[in-house]
Amino acid sequence: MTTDRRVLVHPDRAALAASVAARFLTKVIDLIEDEGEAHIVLTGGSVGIEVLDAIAGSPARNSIDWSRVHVWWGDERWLPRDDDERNEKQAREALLDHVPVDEAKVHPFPASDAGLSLEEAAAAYEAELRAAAREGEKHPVFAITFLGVGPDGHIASLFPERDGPTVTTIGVIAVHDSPKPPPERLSLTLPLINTSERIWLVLAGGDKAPALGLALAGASPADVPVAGVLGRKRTVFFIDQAASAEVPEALVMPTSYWTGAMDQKDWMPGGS
Ligand SMILES: O=C(O)[C@H](O)[C@@H](O)[C@H](O)[C@H](O)COP(=O)(O)O
Repeated sequence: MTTDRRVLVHPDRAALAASVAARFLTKVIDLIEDEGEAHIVLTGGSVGIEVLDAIAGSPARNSIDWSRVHVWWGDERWLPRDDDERNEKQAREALLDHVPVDEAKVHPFPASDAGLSLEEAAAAYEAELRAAAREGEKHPVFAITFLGVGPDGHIASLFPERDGPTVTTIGVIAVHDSPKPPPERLSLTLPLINTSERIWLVLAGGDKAPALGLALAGASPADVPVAGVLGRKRTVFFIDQAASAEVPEALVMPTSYWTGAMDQKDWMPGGS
């Protein structure tokens, strides 16, 4: 088992999304076979949704027993339930409406028209996590957590120069000052995100290269929140060529991986 971070470079966004989708389907089939279920955390953002589109478009999507998949979100925009900009709505349109998930195992954040304050909504989600946890635990074991990354290095709704990235005492926070609209959001905190067994970051575009380079070079999570991300078993950055401009060579996995010439176990000691 290794907790170091790996970078997989793909020619473009489409190849990135297809590669992550294929890996996701394979991994979730194994997880359900081995553990009977899988708790997955989805992300908002264009690349995260493109990955869900690619999963939905895969002929292998029906190889998963979706009734055993629990779906959570890493963050949510504080908008009415049916707003097109909600991460939940975009995830449902891209994937969840096209596969037989058990709705009781789909856990969206509360919406702004649910009658709760932002703080009450954060507390409610923390309670929902606790209710889904094993005896004595505070939250489920997240098998795979997806994260998009912003040009400023934000992940979920944890932004530089805001309090979010340094919150360590709770798992879910209310955000009132997001520089990315809308300003009000809900987010998991880094300590909770980092309880994930696997964290798969999906980012594309040259505008992400500086933040990614800083994060991999050891920047502070307060300055570059993605620098604070570390899964318990795996942390993999799935990126396109444009986002790789400032990635240390030693962290880039051989391109032969994404041409399929390498078996997964060859590039990730102990598999993924
Ligand atoms: O609610 C959100 O906006 C996301 O959760 C956010 O963290 C997103 O993942 C990044 O901003 C990357 O977005 P792109 O993939 O569109 O660059």
